[in-house]
This record gives sequence, C-alpha cells and structure tokens, in this order.
Amino acid sequence: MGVVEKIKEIEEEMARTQKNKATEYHLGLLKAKLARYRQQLLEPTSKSGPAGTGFDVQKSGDARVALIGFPSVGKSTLLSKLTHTQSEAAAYEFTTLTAIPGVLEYKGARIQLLDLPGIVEGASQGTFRADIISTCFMNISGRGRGRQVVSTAKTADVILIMLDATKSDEQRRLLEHELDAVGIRLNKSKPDVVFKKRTTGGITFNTTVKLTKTDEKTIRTILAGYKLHNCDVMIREDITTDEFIDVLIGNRKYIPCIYVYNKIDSISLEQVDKIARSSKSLVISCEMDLNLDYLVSRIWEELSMVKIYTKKRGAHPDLNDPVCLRKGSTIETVCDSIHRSLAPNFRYALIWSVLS
Ligand SMILES: Nc1nc2c(ncn2[C@@H]2O[C@H](COP(=O)(O)OP(=O)(O)OP(=O)(O)O)[C@@H](O)[C@H]2O)c(=O)[nH]1
Ligand SMILES: [K+]
Ligand SMILES: [Mg+2]
Repeated sequence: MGVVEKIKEIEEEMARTQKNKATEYHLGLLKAKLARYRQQLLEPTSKSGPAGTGFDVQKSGDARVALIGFPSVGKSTLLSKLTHTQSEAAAYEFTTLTAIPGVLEYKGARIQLLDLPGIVEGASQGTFRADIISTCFMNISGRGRGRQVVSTAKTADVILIMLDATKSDEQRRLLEHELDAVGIRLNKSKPDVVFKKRTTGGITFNTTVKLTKTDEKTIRTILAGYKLHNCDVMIREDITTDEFIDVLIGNRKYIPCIYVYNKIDSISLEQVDKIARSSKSLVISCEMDLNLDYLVSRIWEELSMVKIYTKKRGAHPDLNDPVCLRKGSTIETVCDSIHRSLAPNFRYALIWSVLS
C-alpha cells in the first residue's frame, strides 16, 4: 500500500472513530501516524513522488511575502498593483503557472512579494472532506501545482491568503487545511515544550501548567509509537495532542498570515463590513484601488521589521539606507546582512539609540 492510501485509510478510521475519553489515546496514535506519513510524502527519498521542493526563485530583499489562493482571486492583479513587476492577469483559471517575484518598497525596506499559481484544482467544486484534501495534495502533475506552491509558502516570512470575497468561505478552510498538511502553522507560535532525546534513563515527564487538552498517558502513548523510550519532556504551556506531535516532528513552520478578501467592489457594504471585522482579515479591491495602502501597512506590521542604521566613526548615519531585519534578529544577523566575512572577526558593537 502506498503512502497516500495509508493516509486515506487513517483519515477514514479517524472519521469513523467517535471522539471521547476512551478513544483519546487511540486517536492520538492515529494522529501521530498520520503526521508521520504526511511527512514521508514531503521527503525527497520517499517513493511516493518527487521532493516537496518549491519554485526556484531566489530569496531577495529583506523579507518574503507569498500570495496563496484559488485561481482567479486576483493574486497577479495585486502583484502588478503593488510592485513594478507585471504579472499576467486574466479571467481564466491558472493564468499564472510559475512563481513571479516582485519588489514591494516600503519604509526603506525591500520586500519580495511572490505571485504564485492558483492551488487546489478540483477541490473548489467539492465539499470540505479529508479524502479530497489528500488527493489534491498529491495533484502535482495536473494543472494545479499545489505541492510546489505550498512548499514555496514554507519559505515565506508572511503568507497572504487571498480570497474572492464573492465566493464562499469554504475556500479559506480548504487552503488552511492544505497548508496545515505540509507543516505550516498559521498565526501560531511554537509550542513552549522542551524535548530532548536521551540514550538511557527512560522517559522523564514534567509540566509547569495544568494540561486540559491532552494528558501524560496520551503523550506517553505517542512517544511509544515513535519508539522514543528515553527522553526528557518538559511542557510549559497547555498544549493539544497535535501540538505535541508538532514538537516531536520538529520541522514545523510558524508563519504569520493575513486573509485578504479581494473584489469587494462586487459585494454589499454589509458583507464588506462583516469580513473586515474578523481578526487577521482585510478587505480590498484591486480593480478599484480600495484599501491597498492599508494592506501594505498590515504586511509591514506582520513582518515586524526593525530598521538598523549603521554609521562611520564621527559621521551621521545615512537615514536613507537602513539594514532591515525581522524582530528578534541578533547582532550576528546584522553582520551577516552586511557581509558574511564580518561576523567571524567581529568584537563589539556600539549602540546609540533605539527608536520605536
Ligand atoms: N471585480 C473585480 N475583479 C478583479 C479584481 N481583482 C482582479 N479581478 C479580476 O479577476 C480576474 C483574475 O485575476 P488574476 O489576477 O489573473 O487572478 P489570479 O489569482 O492571479 O489567477 P491565477 O493566476 O489564474 O491563479 C481578472 O479578470 C481580474 O481582472 C477586483 O478587485 N474586483
Ligand atoms: K486568472
Ligand atoms: Mg495569477
């Protein structure tokens, strides 16, 4: 049986299994298995298909923002509006077939905006079902280049999920599920769990908070499923079973995301108002140039960039030429962004002032 069939089988079993206290451990095991198979799908050595590599577009500028969405929601139109790059836009689906990078200049930073092909061929006419997702997920040879797109999304600092405001919100859940399946966690931070493998000593299990969404037994069952018999687990947050599996698997990507609803020129004011009020959501019309400036400022906010000005001794800094980095970067990152030979010989930095 291939990996895809195994995934399908587990998904079916999970759908059949009633969720209650008695089945919790079993479901936990199934979840762990499912995560492992999905992982295999993306591994280059897997026999199930080619590696989950993204499009071959070099990262450039200070940050990368990826546009993800169904066909014809207006991704290319947006890229052409916000950057000097023209990406072909048309009324038919799958106009864009590869990744098109453009540069968005804002507050002295250069942000790479990536237009990507529309994803999830065939899913748009189906209802939200796990078996459809698995099939779409594998559908890389067809017109929709789903897997390549989601792999590219993994390299982004911020993801824009672009939606057609005139269509149902089902599209949003499908896209979220698709990204989730490849290990992207949207608008979440890494679970506060310390996990260390050991060679002997059994399992030590500690928590600093009360666990209400999972428990020690479930976690021990999962560890056994992974053949992890010696390790330290320290849980410092009220995590779910899924979040624990994420920690075990390790290569999850925690990426901020904004839901951008386009084409609001075609819906009622009441509908616009409703969408605009939900969190992380934003309404625009590319065609009528509505709210595009606000979108850019929100992207900037989500990127949480800091600007660093360097100066020569006795001279003023050049305020037109900042080094732009994500918040949380270190002096070493600053050095590396100036020149890669700088950090090894670096001794100290003088810091003048911090502006907010
Ligand atoms: N009414 C309306 N139409 C829009 C708006 N933005 C884009 N469109 C139209 O939507 C259609 C699709 O736009 P594209 O930019 O090609 O969409 P895409 O998401 O890049 O599509 P694919 O590359 O095929 O995935 C075009 O006919 C655009 O003119 C908008 O704000 N309002
Ligand atoms: K299109
Ligand atoms: Mg396009």
